[in-house]
Amino acid sequence: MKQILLKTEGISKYFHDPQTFQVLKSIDLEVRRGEFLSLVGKSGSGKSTLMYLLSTMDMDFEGKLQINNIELTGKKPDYLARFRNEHIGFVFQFHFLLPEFTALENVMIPALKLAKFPESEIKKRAMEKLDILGIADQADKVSSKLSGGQQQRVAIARALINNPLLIMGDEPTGNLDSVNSKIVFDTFRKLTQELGQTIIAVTHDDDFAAKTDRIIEMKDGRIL
Ligand SMILES: Nc1ncnc2c1ncn2[C@@H]1O[C@H](COP(=O)(O)OP(=O)(O)OP(=O)(O)O)[C@@H](O)[C@H]1O
Repeated sequence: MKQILLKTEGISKYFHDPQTFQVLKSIDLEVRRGEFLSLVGKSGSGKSTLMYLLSTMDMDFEGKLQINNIELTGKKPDYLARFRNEHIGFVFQFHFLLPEFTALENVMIPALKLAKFPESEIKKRAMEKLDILGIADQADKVSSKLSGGQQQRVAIARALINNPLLIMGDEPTGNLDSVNSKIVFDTFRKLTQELGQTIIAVTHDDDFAAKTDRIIEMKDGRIL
């Protein structure tokens, strides 16, 4: 049985605008290393809110969150920002690549920010990530000149650059046609199978969700 990477205990969250409203209701969740999990549910069920909490971007909740056996509740914002940069990779619906920079430069950016390695080493690692994603031949192309599917693969390579414990996807195929959606799904599948990467993806794409290891369905702030 694989090790637990992420664990929540009784997470509840309230919004107070305009009235007090409980958006998450006692969420208990365990995610194992290497799991590829989708988070589904109707609009307003609380998926994005939960994703923000799980990725430590919003720590204003009741309950507990552990990642990699580290208790994150109560940690200071600086600690959390560093933790997030080092250990969590994000893939969004829109790739948010810097259009005038090359694919390679875009992938290098999160590692340059963390500054744990010299630039030459970061460049080497970024090339390895592009290679895993099958787009090493596009490394020197300006990102605005890549196709939508290639851009999303560059965004995934960028999410991988610091060897994160966890990749969080927020509608990672939401802006892609079926061909490119399949490429992104297959890429995620390869990462979980071959690298043991853990991935949690919020999605409205039923075909995508059906192929993941586990579907977590939310309704009215609870996991069904
Ligand atoms: N900052 C906020 N203040 C008040 N209410 C909020 C806030 N953010 C979200 N909500 C409400 O919380 C509920 C859950 O929102 P959330 O964005 O998590 O849903 P979702 O399942 O991700 O929806 P979608 O699929 O449309 O993205 C919704 O009713 C939403 O209106």
